[in-house]
Amino acid sequence: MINVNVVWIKRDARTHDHGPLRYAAENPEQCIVLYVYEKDQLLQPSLHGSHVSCVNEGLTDLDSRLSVATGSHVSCVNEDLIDLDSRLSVATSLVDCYQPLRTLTVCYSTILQVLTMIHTKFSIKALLAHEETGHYSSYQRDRRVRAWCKQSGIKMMEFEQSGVTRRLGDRDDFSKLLNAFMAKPQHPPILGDSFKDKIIRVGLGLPGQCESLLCPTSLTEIPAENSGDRESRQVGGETEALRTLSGFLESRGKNYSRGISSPNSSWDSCSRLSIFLAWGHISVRYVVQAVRRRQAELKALKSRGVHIDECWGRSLSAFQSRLHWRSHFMQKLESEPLLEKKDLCPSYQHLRRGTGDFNADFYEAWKLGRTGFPFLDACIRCLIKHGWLNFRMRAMVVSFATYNLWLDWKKIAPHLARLFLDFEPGIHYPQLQMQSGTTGINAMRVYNVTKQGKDQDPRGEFVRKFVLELRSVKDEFIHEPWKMTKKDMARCKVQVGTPDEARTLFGGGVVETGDYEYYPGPIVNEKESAKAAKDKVAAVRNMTSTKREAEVVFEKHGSRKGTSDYRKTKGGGKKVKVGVEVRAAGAAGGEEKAMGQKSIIDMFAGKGGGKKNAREGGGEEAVELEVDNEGGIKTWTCTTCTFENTKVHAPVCEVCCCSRAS
Ligand SMILES: Cc1cc2nc3c(=O)[nH]c(=O)nc-3n(C[C@H](O)[C@H](O)[C@H](O)COP(=O)(O)OP(=O)(O)OC[C@H]3O[C@@H](n4cnc5c(N)ncnc54)[C@H](O)[C@@H]3O)c2cc1C
Repeated sequence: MINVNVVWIKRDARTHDHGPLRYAAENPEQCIVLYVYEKDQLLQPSLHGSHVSCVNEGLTDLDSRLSVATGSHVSCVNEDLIDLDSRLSVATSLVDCYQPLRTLTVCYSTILQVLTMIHTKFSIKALLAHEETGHYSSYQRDRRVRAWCKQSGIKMMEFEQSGVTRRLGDRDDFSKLLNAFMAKPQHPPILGDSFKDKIIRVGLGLPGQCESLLCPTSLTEIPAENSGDRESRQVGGETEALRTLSGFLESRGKNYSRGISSPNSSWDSCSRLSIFLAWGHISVRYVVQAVRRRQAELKALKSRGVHIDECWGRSLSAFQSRLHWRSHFMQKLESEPLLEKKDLCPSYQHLRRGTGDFNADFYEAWKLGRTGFPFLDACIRCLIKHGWLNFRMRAMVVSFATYNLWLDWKKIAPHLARLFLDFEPGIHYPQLQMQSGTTGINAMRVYNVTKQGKDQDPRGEFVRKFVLELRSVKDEFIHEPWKMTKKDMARCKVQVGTPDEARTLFGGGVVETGDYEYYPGPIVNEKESAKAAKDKVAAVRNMTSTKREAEVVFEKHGSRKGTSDYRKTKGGGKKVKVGVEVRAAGAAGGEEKAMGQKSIIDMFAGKGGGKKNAREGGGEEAVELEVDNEGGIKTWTCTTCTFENTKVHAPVCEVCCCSRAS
């Protein structure tokens, strides 16, 4: 039987700085470059057709790079493409993703079924992949793959790519390790000629094997309403990634620092690299090292007397710190794989989850950008159309949902994930929790959307671009159209709704406005709703037990940099006992017994505790998980705190200890 290495492509379709491909290229065995549309992973509610299309673009680019002659793609690195808007068109017009594949082996199945079949036809010597910090389900899948490899005598090699450290006990050494990773030489790029003869494409016969990539609408796991594409979005793929980076470092990046806050200027001033980083079309180390080279180049030019705009220095260091944040946030999910499902600080677990807390009408209005707050609605509609928004506005969108509308972050998470073309679980969930105030270690951030609108979009350009109903409203009312008199409304032919009409609309009704445009009135009183929410969050925050829990969270997840957000309450790793107070905070019905004296460190790190990471070797490893016939994990959702429990026979919820029957 022929020995082969299998390179398993996940979020890493690229030829630069690719450890698994490089390893395969340097070893004598032939190689299968495999991508699987994984039926179990496609079930994630966070998935959107635009994600699949973007992945397809990355795979198409990789397929072509691996099959063409050496160096033919390199020229694009030097192209200066500043006009980002011109490239924001739906990919299919630019990239034909549905041509027969030349180098990649692609299947629509589960990874284990595919690997098992490959192993019957060939002898797999090594399975090569990148480490992934993804959803809990991908973490479980990776464990199953590792177990299968071990059982089958196959070497599994996982390469670092995002600067997170596995088995990191606390944050003390995080930055040191991250800096060392970023400074390491990259894996040399894979050039078609040197590698393509080594690649074998398995003949038909693998489970669900496809001749070409699959259109998202043909993946039946994705509900039809989520399988479409965005009207106009960035195109994925390594070629685009390298161009975008080049354009940013050559020109756009100069304005980064002063341009990131407004949704108008951030469009060009931000790097716009997030989609490529998220889907692995470029590596974060590649970007970090390119920035360092550019900094050195600018410094050298300056020392030779060339005038260099001083914005460059500030902008490139601000950009570098964002790249550092990327790994910082991803490390949180790496160290705490359940962060997608439960609040980092357990005291907040019951907040926004009481009876009557979830208002479905508010959720619908927020989801569609029909809240009656123009700037907020414009942000949501921008996401619906383009799949991208700058950081400040994303934070505001979450703050409005979780404070003003008092919606649970877990309820809004899947919709936002689908809207973000750059959906990255390791940034998404920690950010959602941070913006909704449930981490215990971050300052409470409540954005006033009307003020943000006036500050960041003073002339209402952004609002008019996305809330077309308001395009003829005067500047003075653009962020507060409800302040218009009847006369003002008549002048611009816009009718702004009343609360009664808003209720009609919630019921699916229509408001007759004749030849007037209709725009809803504000669905909540902005100031009052924010105040009520802040009071509720502050009440939990001020409890002694919450503060103690926050120390534990800080120990494991807090940045060691001296920012004001992170309270330096490091408690020397002491175990903190929690009991009655936490139960009272949770108002979970007074069953104090099961929570008992369990230590929070035990709860977070699992039975192993100490320096072990929950992903690897900690308590999570010790838990026996039950799986259903499809290989999915059986779970039950707690009706009190909504935590998805994986211990199927446990009589009480793992987090709030409420009885399963209640
Ligand atoms: C609730 C919420 C959810 C978010 N979800 C995601 C997500 O799923 N995927 C994602 O890539 N970003 C996410 N972000 C972070 C940020 O908004 C985006 O990274 C940024 O807007 C992407 O645009 P850019 O590449 O032009 O960013 P730039 O400002 O040019 O930054 C460069 C890179 O640094 C990283 N970065 C920037 N800001 C942050 C941050 N605050 N935290 C962590 N990393 C950062 C990203 O990888 C980004 O691509 C989220 C922010 C919030 C508030």
